[in-house]
Amino acid sequence: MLRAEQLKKSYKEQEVLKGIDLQVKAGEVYCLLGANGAGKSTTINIFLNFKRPSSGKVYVKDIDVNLRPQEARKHMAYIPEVVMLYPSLSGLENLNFFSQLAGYSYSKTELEQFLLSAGLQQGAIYKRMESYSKGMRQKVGIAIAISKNAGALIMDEPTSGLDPKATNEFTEIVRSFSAQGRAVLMATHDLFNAVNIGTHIGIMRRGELVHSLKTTEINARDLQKLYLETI
Ligand SMILES: Nc1ncnc2c1ncn2[C@@H]1O[C@H](COP(=O)(O)OP(=O)(O)OP(=O)(O)O)[C@@H](O)[C@H]1O
Repeated sequence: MLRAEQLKKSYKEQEVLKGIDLQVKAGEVYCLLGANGAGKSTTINIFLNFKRPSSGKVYVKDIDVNLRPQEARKHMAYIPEVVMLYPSLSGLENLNFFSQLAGYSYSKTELEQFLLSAGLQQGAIYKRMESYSKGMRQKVGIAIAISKNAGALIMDEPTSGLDPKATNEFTEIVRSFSAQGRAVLMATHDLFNAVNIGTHIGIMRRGELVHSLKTTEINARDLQKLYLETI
């Protein structure tokens, strides 16, 4: 579903990505770890076509993101660290707006159902988003991803600032998202959550993907050890 091939990115003389190869297949959750500045966000931003690579390719469903960005965008949903939707609109109105932008026209019942399946409480659906917590805003972001029928969900530090209960709810939603055969790529500093939620883990150091492993091969304690030895 998502593939990077020999991805490189340089700013002037600084090479911040040094040939990243990674794949996220349908149903997989790939967690990208690494110290500040390792290149996680740059990798994600190239997948989203927010940044251009200096060389190498990224593909979504075999679509070259740089060559066919409009088509690639249809298959991807992005949830940034801070979900910035329209604060004066309700969760349902935001979802309606963004799903229409993606070319869909849903009934009120269908929109409600997307929000409920993303874990938003019924009572919040018609409230203005300015009153939402970060966890609630993320749920609207996930509902938008579901409504777009996106095969791939890309997230940058989704659990930062979430309390343990919200993190747990988020984990369950991402699990059900991947169980529907969708791919998830996320950058995170949360090692415990990465082992918990991920099917695969990549550890980056200074623009290189130094380790790429399955979460079935490692527990949280060993991952922490490996991480600290790596960075
Ligand atoms: N526009 C830019 N101009 C110059 N250097 C940049 C630019 N954007 C990113 N960088 C550099 O690229 C490197 C990788 O940054 P990136 O944001 O991808 O790291 P990260 O792993 O996501 O870090 P963090 O965990 O802090 O979010 C850093 O050294 C950063 O300073």
